[in-house]
Amino acid sequence: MQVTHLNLVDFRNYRHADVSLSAGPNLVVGRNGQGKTNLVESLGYLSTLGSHRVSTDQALVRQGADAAIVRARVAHGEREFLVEVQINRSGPNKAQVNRGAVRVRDLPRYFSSVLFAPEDLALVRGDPSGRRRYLDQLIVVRSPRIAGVLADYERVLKQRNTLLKSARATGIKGAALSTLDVWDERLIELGSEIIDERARLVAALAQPVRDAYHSVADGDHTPRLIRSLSILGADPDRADDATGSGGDADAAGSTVASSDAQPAERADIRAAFTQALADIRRKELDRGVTLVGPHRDDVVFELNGLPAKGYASHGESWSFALALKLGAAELLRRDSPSGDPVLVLDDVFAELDRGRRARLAEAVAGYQQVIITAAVFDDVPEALRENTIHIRSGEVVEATDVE
Ligand SMILES: Nc1ncnc2c1ncn2[C@@H]1O[C@H](COP(=O)(O)OP(=O)(O)OP(=O)(O)O)[C@@H](O)[C@H]1O
Repeated sequence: MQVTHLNLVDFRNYRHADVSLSAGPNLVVGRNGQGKTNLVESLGYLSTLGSHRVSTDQALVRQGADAAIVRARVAHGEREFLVEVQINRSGPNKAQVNRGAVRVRDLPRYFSSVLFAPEDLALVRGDPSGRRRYLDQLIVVRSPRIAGVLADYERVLKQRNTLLKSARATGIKGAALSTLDVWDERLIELGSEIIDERARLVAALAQPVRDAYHSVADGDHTPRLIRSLSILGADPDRADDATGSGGDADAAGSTVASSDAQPAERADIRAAFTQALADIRRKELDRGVTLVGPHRDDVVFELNGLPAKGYASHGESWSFALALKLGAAELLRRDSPSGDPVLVLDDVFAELDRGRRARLAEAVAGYQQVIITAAVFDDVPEALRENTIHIRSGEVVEATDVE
């Protein structure tokens, strides 16, 4: 797929911008702080309904404005869609496709992109919550129905935690005990589906991530993705989770269930989950929080037998994070009927040496559309500079206007 035209109104530092984009590579260039990342962030928002930089929408609306609009003309082969979101400072956001109202959450069906940015280093070096988000977002893009399962799990988790908390205060017996059993059943049902979906995704990602790593990095290091499941006894004491929805542990030091020992069938996952909840009930009642389930899981990224987190060099971590995104793009491209996702590389080239720049340019050459941002034109290999868009102070300007 391809974005042929992007129109921004009051988005970040853009009062109004109209940008024509080509098939193949597009380079967005401008000095620091001019609005290059803002521009690609708007495309990321259309496909994920979120920003890769901030967790709430407020910062996306231009200071002093009440609403931002991101409008993109998207071509899937012969078909064209005008996809639009209005991000409101107060009140719910609104969405349109071909000028007709649609539910905001349906927008990603019309536009898919994979964005890699420096912030993605946190996938390798940061907390498990970022890695869970990476997996879950990809699962939802591939099977939109799972968004409902994830939302239901969060809801059940919250309610179960509320019950555990009140039981801690007053003791649990009678009706409260049977209510807990009901929540357990729902937690196991929904949680097993999430664990199963993540397992399938991790298996599907293994080869594309390996290939992507080898295409951008030197040497013969082999990256691996290993799931760490709390229901298999990854020590729940390794992190405290006051809210119940986080549970960020240090994966490098945690118990990692080897992939061979993990339950393969949904029924086996359910059985393991049921057993884990039974084993840990006393502890959960003491702590007033749910200690096992997919909200406490992790996926450990390993390089040559060592966890990347805590062991990999800066360059290796970068290559791993990039490989995770390129691998995700490759997976989407394989099974999407509407063509390749738009690949966005934000500020990547400045970090790479000449050899890696050339290898990355080669690795992305086959994508229907790639959008690259860079502060320095010469950092980007020539093959990716065909269509260059110059940005200055939140405006698209002619090359001659750039001092
Ligand atoms: N909501 C907003 N309203 C107005 N201006 C904003 C808003 N959000 C961000 N900005 C401005 O946008 C600018 C940053 O833009 P952006 O992050 O796209 O820079 P960039 O061109 O990618 O720079 P770099 O090369 O340093 O990464 C900053 O000057 C910031 O103050």
